[in-house]
Amino acid sequence: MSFMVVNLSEQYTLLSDWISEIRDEEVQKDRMRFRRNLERIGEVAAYEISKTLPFVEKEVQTPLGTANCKALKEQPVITTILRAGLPLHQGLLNFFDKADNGFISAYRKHQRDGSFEISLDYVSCPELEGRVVIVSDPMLATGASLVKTIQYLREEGHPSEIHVVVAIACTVGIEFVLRSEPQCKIWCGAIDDELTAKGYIVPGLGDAGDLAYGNKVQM
Ligand SMILES: O=P(O)(O)OC[C@H]1O[C@H](OP(=O)(O)OP(=O)(O)O)[C@H](O)[C@@H]1O
Ligand SMILES: O=c1cc[nH]c(=O)[nH]1
Ligand SMILES: [Mg+2]
Repeated sequence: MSFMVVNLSEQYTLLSDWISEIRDEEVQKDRMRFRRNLERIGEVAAYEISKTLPFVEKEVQTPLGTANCKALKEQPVITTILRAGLPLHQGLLNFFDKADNGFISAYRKHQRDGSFEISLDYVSCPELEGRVVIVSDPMLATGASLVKTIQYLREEGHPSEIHVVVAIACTVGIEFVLRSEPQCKIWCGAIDDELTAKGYIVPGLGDAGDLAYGNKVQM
């Protein structure tokens, strides 16, 4: 896999434990734990991404003297894809707590024959020109939702860097995103090899949006 892809569960860390919980159909019955685990994955991803961002030196006055400190040079814009992206987004925001935020509704609009297309209906974003943008979505399956979203953000906003944070990615989806958007960097909680004909990741975890928020009716 290219250096533009980071698999955060390659090492033995707590994150791997949270990934195993979000996959586990028994643990999934606890929706609050499912959302909180996605949030924790977002927190770890934020910390890892922060290592790649520019920092400035600054002097901070303490009650006892002056400390030489490092501070994030610029705040990123964190954006997420509704609705399943919300817990991951909250995790990123817990750590990038001064970030600006964007919300995008890119979802699978299903047809009667089982096929689907990506519908991008609603975008609420701050100015993105020259800024670091982090896009989160727990599932990178075919990659169609992310590609549509990134294309929109890049063409409308001209960000300087784009980072993608996902909990579980599928190999073909990663390849599709990097073919369409070769400049972005993808941070994954885990990577699976298989995709069903209906575009579900195997073993994956099922439908992240439903597991976090309950079933929805198809419109
Ligand atoms: O890589 P892709 O093939 O585009 O699939 C991934 C998308 O599918 C899911 O959203 P879904 O349409 O289930 O919407 P939801 O968040 O409302 O559940 C998921 O959260 C991604 O946005
Ligand atoms: O496996 C998948 C694929 C898309 N969306 C999900 O929630 N899960
Ligand atoms: Mg869903």
